[in-house]
Amino acid sequence: MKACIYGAGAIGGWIGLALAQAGCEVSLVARGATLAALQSDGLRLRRPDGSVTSAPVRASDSPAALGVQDLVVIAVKAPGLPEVARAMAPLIGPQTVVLTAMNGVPWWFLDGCGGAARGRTLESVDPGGAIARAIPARQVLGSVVHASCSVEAPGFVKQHFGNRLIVGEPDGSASARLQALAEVLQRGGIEVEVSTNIQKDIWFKLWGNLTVNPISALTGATTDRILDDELVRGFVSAVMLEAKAIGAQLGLPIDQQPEDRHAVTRKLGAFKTSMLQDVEAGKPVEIDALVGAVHELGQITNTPTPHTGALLGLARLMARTRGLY
Ligand SMILES: NC(=O)C1=CN([C@@H]2O[C@H](COP(=O)(O)OP(=O)(O)OC[C@H]3O[C@@H](n4cnc5c(N)ncnc54)[C@H](OP(=O)(O)O)[C@@H]3O)[C@@H](O)[C@H]2O)C=CC1
Ligand SMILES: CC(C)(CO)C(=O)C(=O)O
Repeated sequence: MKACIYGAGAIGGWIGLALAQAGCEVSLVARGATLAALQSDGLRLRRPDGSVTSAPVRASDSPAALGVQDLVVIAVKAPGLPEVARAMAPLIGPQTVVLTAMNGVPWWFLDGCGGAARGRTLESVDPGGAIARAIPARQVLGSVVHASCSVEAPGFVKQHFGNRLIVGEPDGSASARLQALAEVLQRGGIEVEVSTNIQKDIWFKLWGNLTVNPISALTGATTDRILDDELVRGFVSAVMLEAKAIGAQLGLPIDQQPEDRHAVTRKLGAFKTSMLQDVEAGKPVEIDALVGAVHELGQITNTPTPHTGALLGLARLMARTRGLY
């Protein structure tokens, strides 16, 4: 299988290494120091136990040089997606599967939805529908990443904890291509779960980071301190209840209560969210995919979202004043 990773960072490196371990011919679209490191040293991954695995890979800053692929994994931070969508055409043939491995609501989220969401697109994540036009909807598979990784050095990823990926067809079917992808990822050492409702899994993960990520970015606080403050925890719960109500309207029910999820977040300890890390590094933040999309889905489903709106407004303003949005 010819597999290309677009976005050779933490998650792209983790998935790319697994695909290489499974015997795929792996290439990566990368740039700058990452491109140079991949070309000279290959792709490297430090496992949670400290051991290092590496694989020779092909790397280029030109999708045209890599050509049509069987699988393309998109693993960039959400603000980078419009540029990637514009550039990735040379990688996509009629049979290419495109797997999104990103947090938040993807542009194809409403494909196949009924009710008020039928046929709607999400302006917050795909303004003007440019991404949907660039990447054929019938070729997309979704995923939810349950792994924590970071970039130790260009082309060298550190896997901290978690090794799980949920994958699914947007229409919930158990297609042959989905089974084939699950099998190859599993062979590469990732624990794979095949979902019959990937939108529900995406929504459930988002239920946890929709709040703590922007609040940490606004306040500089780690997740433990966010939950220790009764007023802030109450606000977090209020946003989560709005998202739970939206999910119910979209056929994506959440069985838990906010306090159940807080207990899970607590287990992370003094965790610095990815959005806080991005703010500290001066990188664009994933506000639209994590918060803007939820706010827009509230409007589409006629669900009141006063708390989500306040969070979106504040996070956006903070990011704008820092030039990160
Ligand atoms: N890291 C984690 O533990 C987890 C991350 N996620 C999600 O996974 C997604 C990816 O995150 P993560 O891997 O951490 O992000 P990283 O920032 O580590 O990696 C993104 C990579 O994409 C590259 N990139 C962006 N735009 C382009 C472009 N136009 N051409 C070439 N390369 C490009 C970046 O290059 P450059 O450095 O040059 O900008 C970078 O190497 C996000 O949605 C994140 O929220 C989900 C769960 C856990
Ligand atoms: C905080 C965490 C780990 C889960 O809610 C997360 O998703 C992130 O840092 O992006």
